Order: sequence, then C-alpha cells, then structure tokens
Amino acid sequence: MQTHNSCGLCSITLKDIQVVSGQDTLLDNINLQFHCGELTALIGKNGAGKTTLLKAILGERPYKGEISYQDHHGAKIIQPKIGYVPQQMDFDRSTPVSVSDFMAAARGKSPVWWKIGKSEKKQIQEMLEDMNCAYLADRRLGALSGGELQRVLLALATNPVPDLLILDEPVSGVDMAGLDLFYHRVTELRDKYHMAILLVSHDLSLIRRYADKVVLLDKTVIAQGDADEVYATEAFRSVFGYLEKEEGEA
Ligand SMILES: Nc1ncnc2c1ncn2[C@@H]1O[C@H](COP(=O)(O)OP(=O)(O)OP(=O)(O)O)[C@@H](O)[C@H]1O
Repeated sequence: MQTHNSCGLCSITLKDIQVVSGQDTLLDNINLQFHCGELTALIGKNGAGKTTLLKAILGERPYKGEISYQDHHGAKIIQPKIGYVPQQMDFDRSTPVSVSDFMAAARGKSPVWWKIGKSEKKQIQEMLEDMNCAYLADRRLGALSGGELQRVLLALATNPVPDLLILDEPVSGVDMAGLDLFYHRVTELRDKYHMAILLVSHDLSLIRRYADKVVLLDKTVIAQGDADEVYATEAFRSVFGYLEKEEGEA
C-alpha cells in the first residue's frame, strides 16, 4: 500500500445539512462531527437517507448547509482525500475485463483495452495482496462474488490512503465469515492510518463489535453515541425493535 500523504485531517463537520428533492425533504437539520481514527456507522431503516447523506458528503448530491474539514488546530482543509466504496456497481457481468485491467482503468492509468505496464501490474498485485486477494488479479471481473468485488473496490478506495473512507453497505450479499473479515480489515486500516471511516450497514451486531460511534438516521439524526447507548434508545427500538445482546458480550 502507498504511504499516507496525510493532509492532517482531524474532523469532518456537518452543519445544518438539508437535502430536498422536488417537494420531498430527504434530509433535514443534520448536525454531526466525524473524527479521524474512528469508525462511524450510519444506521436507519430503508429510505432513512443514509446513502443520500454519503452522496452529499461526496459532492454528488446538492445540499444546503456546510460540510467542512478541520486539521488538528481547527483550521479548515480544502481538499481532503476521500475514498469511496459504493453500495453497488452496475456493470455487464459478461465483460471479459480482468480485475487487473479494471483496476488499472479505475486508477486512470490505462484504458481497459491496453496491456498494463509491468510496474502498474506490480502495484495492483501489491494492492490486492494487502486485501489478501492477490489470487483475483487475473480473474474476470464479472465472475467475482459479492465479497471478492468488495475487496477489490476497497483496495482501490484505499490507494492512495484517503483521509476519509466512505463505505456504503459494502458487505451486502457477502457471507458471515466474509463480512467479519471485511470489518476486521477496515478497522485495521483505521488503526494503521488513523483515517476517518463512515460506513452504512444494516448488520447491527457487527456494528456493535467494530464501530466506535453509531448515528441513527431518520431524515435527521434521531440518536448517536456508542452502539450500546444508541441501541438502548427509544428511537432505536421504534426503528429496529429490541436487539438481543450476543452471547459472551457484557
Ligand atoms: N436521486 C434521488 N432523487 C429523489 N429521491 C431520491 C433519490 N435517491 C433517493 N431518493 C429517495 O430519498 C430517500 C432516501 O433514500 P436513501 O437511498 O438515501 O435511503 P437509505 O437510508 O440509504 O436506504 P436503504 O437502506 O434502503 O439503502 C428515499 O425515499 C429515496 O426514495
């Protein structure tokens, strides 16, 4: 993995964020702060606005309010590096493009029909090795499982190492062992590079195990805190009902 060319990001502040679409208010009065070295999980029912909020942060959705990035002295950072793993990637599953070809094209190094240069191929190999999936390099992209594709997308989103990593339901369609491995890898990245991570997920027990902070959204923030605090709120119960604690947990 390439070294972290840090811009010294410390926190991300969302102030009075509102997103409207025609007559509908999709998000309103969102005030939040995310910190480096923390994995924040965004949860909420279907349609609560989680993806919309990620899109606003990514600049893909017009919004009112302010999204700002601060360094450790409180000074504003204009262009933080943001890595993104989308909820889904629509592409023709019959495409003959290999994982390496796709990654080279996504990195902007070459069109998919060009032969990849030796040094680019080596870098891609290293990126995949970092995610324990070097064996995928020559596989056809369309033949990957959901979990394998997510690891390839995570390898891309974290090279170069971002200041903020955004993951939108990165684990849907992945088995439990794959999910656990993915979360484990994400928290390793958080600890090694001290990046801020914002993750949308529906897996409440994995969130309890791995997230530092949980934000419950229903068009606006209806609860936030650590997982146990949020899971104990009335707001959480009204959305998800009661959640049994896992065996062995305090
Ligand atoms: N481009 C769009 N234009 C108009 N409305 C949209 C658009 N994208 C999403 N919406 C609507 O905004 C609301 C929030 O959608 P969003 O995808 O952000 O929810 P979500 O919390 O991510 O849901 P899920 O858990 O099902 O993925 C929904 O009612 C959805 O229909």
